Amino acid sequence: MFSANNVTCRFGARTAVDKVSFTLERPGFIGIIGRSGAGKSTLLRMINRLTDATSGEMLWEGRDILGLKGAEKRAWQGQCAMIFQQFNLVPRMDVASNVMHGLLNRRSTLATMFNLWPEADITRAIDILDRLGIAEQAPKRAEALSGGQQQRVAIARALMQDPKIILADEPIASLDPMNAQIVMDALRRIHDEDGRLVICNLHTLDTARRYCDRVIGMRDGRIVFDGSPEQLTTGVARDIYGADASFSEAATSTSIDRLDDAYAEQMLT
Ligand SMILES: Nc1ncnc2c1ncn2[C@@H]1O[C@H](COP(=O)(O)OP(=O)(O)OP(=O)(O)O)[C@@H](O)[C@H]1O
Repeated sequence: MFSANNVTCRFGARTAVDKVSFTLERPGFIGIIGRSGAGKSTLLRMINRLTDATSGEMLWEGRDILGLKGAEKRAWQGQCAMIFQQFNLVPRMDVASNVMHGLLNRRSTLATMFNLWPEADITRAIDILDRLGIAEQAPKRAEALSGGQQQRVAIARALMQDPKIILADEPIASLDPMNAQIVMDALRRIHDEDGRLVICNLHTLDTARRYCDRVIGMRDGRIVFDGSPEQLTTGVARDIYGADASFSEAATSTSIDRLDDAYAEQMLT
């Protein structure tokens, strides 16, 4: 259903993504891991055409999405919703309107300017918020919500588009462990219940192992691992992160216990 073939992205002399190839036969829950600068964000941004690839092809159901232009490109972007680390909500706008902004591409500018939402859209937005356990927050300003709640609003906005693919770029990097778990549970449920493909950039190994069906490891723009969570051993992780023998898994963990362990380890050495 999806394949990337020798996809490269260069920014001047820097190669952010270097001849990346992988194939997805069915809509899975895919994690992309790697240290900062490995090319994870650039890869996601090329999939939904926020960043142009320098060369290569990406096929979705046989069609090269890298060549799409104008209305076809916008239609594709409607099919793959993006979720960001910093939520990207309109802070002073109410939660329900933020969710309905997921439909922006499909509405007239005038209707958007006057905040005129059809009843059916409002009902749908509330239903989606309800599914994510935050329907009672609908009238509040987005800025009044906790980080975890704001990220769920961002997921609701993505779902409003009814996308085939959800691209999540470090969706839990700004959250505490408890909220991180709530957000990852929500993403996993969306995949399980709706059958949407989820591709999620993660910086913690334990999260990748716990939630993903398949993990892709990137280093210096290249794919250096592509396998199941079980195959993601400490040795493999060390290669992906380019670390030496002192590499501590705990340092890439979201769990409070593991972070405490890492801290204790540091204090002892
Ligand atoms: N718009 C840009 N212009 C120039 N260089 C860029 C641009 N975007 C990314 N890069 C560079 O490309 C490389 C890959 O960046 P990218 O953000 O994709 O990595 P990442 O794995 O997502 O890291 P992080 O987790 O820190 O975001 C980095 O060296 C980065 O500096």
